[in-house]
Amino acid sequence: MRLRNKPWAEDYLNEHPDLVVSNPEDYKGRWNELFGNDNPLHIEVGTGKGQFITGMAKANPNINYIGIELFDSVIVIAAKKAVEAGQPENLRLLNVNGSKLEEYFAKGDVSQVYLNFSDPWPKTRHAKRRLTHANFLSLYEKVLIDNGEIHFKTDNRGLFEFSLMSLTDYGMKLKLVSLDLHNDDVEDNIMTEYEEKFSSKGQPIYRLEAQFMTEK
Ligand SMILES: C[S@@+](CC[C@H](N)C(=O)[O-])C[C@H]1O[C@@H](n2cnc3c(N)ncnc32)[C@H](O)[C@@H]1O
Repeated sequence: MRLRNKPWAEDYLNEHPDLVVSNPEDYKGRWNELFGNDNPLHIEVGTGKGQFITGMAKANPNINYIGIELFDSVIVIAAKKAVEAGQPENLRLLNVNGSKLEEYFAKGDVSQVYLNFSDPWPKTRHAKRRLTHANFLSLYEKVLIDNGEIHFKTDNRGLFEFSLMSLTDYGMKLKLVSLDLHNDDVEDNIMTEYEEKFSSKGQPIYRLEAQFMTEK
């Protein structure tokens, strides 16, 4: 199901089929054909206005990127940003629900998943909606390569603590944990729109990298 309920957004997205893929289910298991190469594919679930995914695509031409965003009114901003940035060939956008990843990606299609400033869903009864809940981790594992990774940034301490527990309970290996990304010695950090907003208010940014431990 596409959440395209704003005609102006739908029109813009339809005008850019080479950027916004309207039939992602057709590429399940063969995204390399769409990109025309066998480079690794990194996806961001909850791309928002697209600054991160466009910046990453420009900085890393040997990696393919797909930004996934639920709302057409938001992804249209990401699409405009990508066009203004010269529309990198290694970037595509999907206006779909990240909870349906399996419909669009086969096992091993994806090398890395980015989650940036995901909605925190602070109420306990909404915990299953958090993108680092075990149900979502199981979904990511189904589309990732063996020993694939999740890279996660947030300003929300509660969500970060929940995520540390959720990922380790799932059996993932934490490879990096930062409690203050912008004051750590990290190179090549590309900021998201939310990251700029929160860090400009002096809030620390939390970041982790975690790896699925695929048994052989
Ligand atoms: C708080 S915003 C952060 C946006 C961006 N990553 C940033 O850091 O600036 C979260 C975004 O995730 C999107 N989102 C939430 N749940 C999603 C899902 N299940 N599938 C796709 N996008 C989702 C929301 O629509 C929203 O645009």
